[in-house]
Amino acid sequence: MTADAGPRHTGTLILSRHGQSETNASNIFTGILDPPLTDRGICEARDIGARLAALDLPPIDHTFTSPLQRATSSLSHILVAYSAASKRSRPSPPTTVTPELTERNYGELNGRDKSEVAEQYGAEQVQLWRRSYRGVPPGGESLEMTVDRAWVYYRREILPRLKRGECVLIVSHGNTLRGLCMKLDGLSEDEVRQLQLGTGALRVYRVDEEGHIIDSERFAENGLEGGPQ
Ligand SMILES: O=C(O)[C@@H](CO)OP(=O)(O)O
Repeated sequence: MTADAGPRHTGTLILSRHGQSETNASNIFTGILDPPLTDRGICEARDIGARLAALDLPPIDHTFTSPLQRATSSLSHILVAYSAASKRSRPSPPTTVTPELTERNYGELNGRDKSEVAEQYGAEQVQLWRRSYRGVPPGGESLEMTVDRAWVYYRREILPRLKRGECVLIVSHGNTLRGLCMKLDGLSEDEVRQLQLGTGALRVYRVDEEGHIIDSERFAENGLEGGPQ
């Protein structure tokens, strides 16, 4: 046996975007609005739960989500499907609901039709607000502002758990998760422009005892909202 076995896997971080919401389905900027899941969104969340049960992962110790119902409701469906598909029965893990993991505030765009906004401001400007790191939609948050709060929270509340060896599930939102993935994967501002996480997207990171990422797996990344729209 070699002396250097490489970094030791300690914690497991699972990131999932919520299932499709009613405004996702209607091509409306959702941001801080609080629509329910569609039937399709419920199916996407159940699929995540079943997939998690099929993966060779440690039991989930703790879950984190945002206060918006598309996230909390997705988490409930994920856990029910996960428990139903798991070979061993496990108690449901505790959940922390925190505003730091809520979706980016789209400001004046919240609730507006994406195509109408593109007609008003031009497709290029709107794409910059939606996908660039620093673009600030009128009255809203840039990706940079969104990830600032989410990353501080991650480092303070979630990373210590991973270093202790816990398996943590975060159910959050498209842009909040893009920001977290940018930090976790060390993406540049140009690279994060290309990153789009569809509804029901799932990533699993293995973390070493110092909190560094060892590797990751990606599933259903280009779900319903995977393409440009
Ligand atoms: O409407 C939103 O809040 C987000 C996610 O659906 O939209 P976008 O795809 O522009 O990030």
